[in-house]
Amino acid sequence: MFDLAHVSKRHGSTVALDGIDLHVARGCTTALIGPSGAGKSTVLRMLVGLDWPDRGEVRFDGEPLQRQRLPEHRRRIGYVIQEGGLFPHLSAADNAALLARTLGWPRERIDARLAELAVLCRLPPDALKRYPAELSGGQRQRVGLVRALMLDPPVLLLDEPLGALDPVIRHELQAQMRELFAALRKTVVMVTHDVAEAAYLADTLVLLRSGRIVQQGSARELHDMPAEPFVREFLHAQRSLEECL
Ligand SMILES: Nc1ncnc2c1ncn2[C@@H]1O[C@H](COP(=O)(O)OP(=O)(O)OP(=O)(O)O)[C@@H](O)[C@H]1O
Repeated sequence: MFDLAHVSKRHGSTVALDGIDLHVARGCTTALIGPSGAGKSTVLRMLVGLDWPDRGEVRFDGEPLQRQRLPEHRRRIGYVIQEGGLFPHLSAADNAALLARTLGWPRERIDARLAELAVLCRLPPDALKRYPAELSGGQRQRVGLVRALMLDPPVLLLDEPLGALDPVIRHELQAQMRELFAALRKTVVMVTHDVAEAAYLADTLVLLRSGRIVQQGSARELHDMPAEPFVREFLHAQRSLEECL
């Protein structure tokens, strides 16, 4: 669904992406993993058209992204950032309905879609009436998902969607997201710092380091056939409770 061909991006003297080639398959979940500053969020921002390559090309459905067609492109993408990225002065429902209202959806259609998505994302109906500050982190994240799914886009891009949550809620939301991705068959690209979360949710893992792709494959492939010592090092960098006892 997406192709990045020889994509490079610099911010001043910092190389964010260094000539990467990446194919994102339709209907699959891809997780971008790697150390801080590796370029993961930059890849997501390129897919949504918030960042633009200095060199190379981003293609969606075989067509190069064009600046003048970005509004149309963005309507095909649900983009969720940490804590949902909600406007604090709008209720959860108003946050979620913003784009649909701009597109002139009638009120009944918006209300029906919100009710349907609240069930799908397991959000209590009264939570939609509250402001973001009156919701828990997990609920804000669910509202972010509702907002991203509002127009039923074929693509979901998630930047550290569960990063700020406590382990119990995170565990619960991981399971619900996996269910949701399987049911909706969206093309999902997510950034996570958690290798186990990536392995649990994604069909394909893409390990980045210093703006380059070190290895792309299933969790099993990265685990059993690491392309270089760094892959093993990264996969095993998270301490398990057992080794601390
Ligand atoms: N707007 C910007 N201005 C300057 N440098 C930037 C900007 N955006 C990103 N960078 C730099 O580009 C590199 C890649 O950043 P990016 O946010 O893609 O990394 P990341 O892998 O998502 O990191 P993290 O896991 O810490 O979020 C980093 O060195 C970062 O400091």
